[in-house]
Amino acid sequence: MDNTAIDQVIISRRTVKPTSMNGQKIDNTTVESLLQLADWAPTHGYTEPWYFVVFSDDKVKEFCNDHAQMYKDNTPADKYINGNYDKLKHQGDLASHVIAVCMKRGNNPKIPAQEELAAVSCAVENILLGATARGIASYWGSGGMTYHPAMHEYFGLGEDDLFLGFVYLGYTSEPLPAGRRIKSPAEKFKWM
Ligand SMILES: Cc1cc2nc3c(=O)[nH]c(=O)nc-3n(C[C@H](O)[C@H](O)[C@H](O)COP(=O)(O)O)c2cc1C
Repeated sequence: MDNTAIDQVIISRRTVKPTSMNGQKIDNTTVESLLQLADWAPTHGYTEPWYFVVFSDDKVKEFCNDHAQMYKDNTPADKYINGNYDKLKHQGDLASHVIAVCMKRGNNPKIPAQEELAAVSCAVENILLGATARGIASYWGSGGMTYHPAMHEYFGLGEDDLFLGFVYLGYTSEPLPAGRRIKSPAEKFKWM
């Protein structure tokens, strides 16, 4: 049992930027099955704090336009960069689906917010691994306006909720980037 099928999926998952995707569409039913995997993430107290907003087909373009416009509307003139606007506008051009990742805080105050964030991260990893197992490229990105209050508002999030970025899904025709880890295992794992 030293090298199971899931080990291979975990090890081979790689971040593939949307610019390296090829425009091929994923079936909505496949994306739905990834959401079902997300739903099996562990939580403390069955809070199930994930809230995923899925953009598919024309909605991907619409969202990217909105994201770029949000950047334009909320960036002071001296900080505004036209290239950033264009990048956001075209970020989804070669992706199939974009999933906005949100944490909706439950009404159980005994569960600390960091546990809710941890649970959503587990749910996202389930999506990324499920995608990898299906030959789908994925990217969890927190660029653009991710942490701006305007994005929070765009998704109708409450004061205690969090917006955690976007998962871009698609197919790629490029070889996967080589995986690398920088810190030595000894810095990250301590056996007592
Ligand atoms: C919460 C989170 C946010 C991320 N945001 C970005 C991002 O904004 N831009 C980016 O290039 N990569 C982003 N990444 C992807 C990481 O850079 C990527 O996982 C890392 O380079 C390791 O590569 P690998 O996933 O192929 O192992 C993010 C990853 C996580 C978990």
